[in-house]
Amino acid sequence: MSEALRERLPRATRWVVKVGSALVTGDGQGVAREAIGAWAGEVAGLRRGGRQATLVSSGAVAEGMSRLGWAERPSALYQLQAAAAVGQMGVVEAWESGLRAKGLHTAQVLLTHDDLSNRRRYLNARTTLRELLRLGVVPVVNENDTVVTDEIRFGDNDTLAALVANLVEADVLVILTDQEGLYDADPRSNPHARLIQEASAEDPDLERYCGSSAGALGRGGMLTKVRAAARAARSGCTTVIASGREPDVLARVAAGERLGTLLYPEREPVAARKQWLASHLRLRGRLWLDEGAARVVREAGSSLLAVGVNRVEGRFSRGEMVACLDPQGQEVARGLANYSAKEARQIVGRPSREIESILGYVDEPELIHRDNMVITAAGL
Ligand SMILES: Nc1ncnc2c1ncn2[C@@H]1O[C@H](COP(=O)(O)OP(=O)(O)O)[C@@H](O)[C@H]1O
Ligand SMILES: N[C@@H](CCC(=O)OP(=O)(O)O)C(=O)O
Repeated sequence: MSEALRERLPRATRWVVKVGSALVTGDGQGVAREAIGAWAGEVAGLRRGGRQATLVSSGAVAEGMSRLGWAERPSALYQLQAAAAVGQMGVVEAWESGLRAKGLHTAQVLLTHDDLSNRRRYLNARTTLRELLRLGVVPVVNENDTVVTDEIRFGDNDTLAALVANLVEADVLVILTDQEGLYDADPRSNPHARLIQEASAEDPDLERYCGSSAGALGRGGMLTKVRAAARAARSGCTTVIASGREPDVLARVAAGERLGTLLYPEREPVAARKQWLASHLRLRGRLWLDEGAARVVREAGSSLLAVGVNRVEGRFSRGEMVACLDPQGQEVARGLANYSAKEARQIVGRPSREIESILGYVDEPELIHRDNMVITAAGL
């Protein structure tokens, strides 16, 4: 089982790589430019192998503290936010120069929890990230620490990385940290702790292995990594927790080498994601398809174009779930609409190239993209 799992990694195309604070800042000494340059080189290697890579980088608070000369992590939110605002500059600049040296463009993406729980913003964030990846840019994501308030904080970048993995539909999430992987006890306090090589991301025992503490600089510790793996697994993503100090760590993980801890999803990616879609969202409207559109959606799982829709019912916003009905009124599929009901009413029956002249803008050429659609008539 485990060999087969590792052997799948060379074929995985979409990667999210999360690098923790201690690594990014050389244990709080200041941005670890050399190490960041080396990970940038590895990301370039993934790209050369035809893969897409998104980075989630921590370190803003730690770097801000080091720049401001603070020895201890402050507890007041506004001080953490100030430190993050200072430190983010250094973190993102180091990634930018490291990636530029390898011929790659980068983009700073700062997200809040609100961006991913609000459906319209979720779709916008998703579309932008996917466009960056399509353009060959490496997004460098962090939490937008300066604007978040207590209630809406992701809290830690492991959770953020899992949400990003859900967002871009990653095949693999690599969490680089200062340990070789997940041990059956905290290796800082237990010298006999043994490395777990593979486990199901949904194995309930994993949380028991995690010590309560995080490092002095990070926030999450191992518990948030294990929970992130479970969250990523819900959209079919495999997580590897490994040491960022291991030479060529990404290349070796991508080659299928037995390195770190691999936490695998129980379900196949597509089924998992679609199940997530189907179970999470309430139906807000109905689209009546013509015969041809109903057939290609049902039989080929194609995206739904406005041209194949005759009528729009209900009130929905961009990103909300709508049902697609064939001319007999039978449900064919359901999915996330790229346009609101009001916009959809204006563009139905019209080819995608006319959307811009009708609405004055174009969000996506499809009314519902196939990735955001579950076929209900044929069953899953
Ligand atoms: N079972 C475990 N296996 C490995 N590390 C553990 C475990 N339980 C707790 N830890 C601790 O988690 C720390 C990593 O978490 P953290 O400091 O938040 O890292 P990062 O900054 O990379 O997110 C390790 O240094 C280790 O002390
Ligand atoms: N947004 C914060 C993230 C802190 C955090 O989660 O750190 P870590 O546990 O090291 O990944 C920062 O950049 O400092």
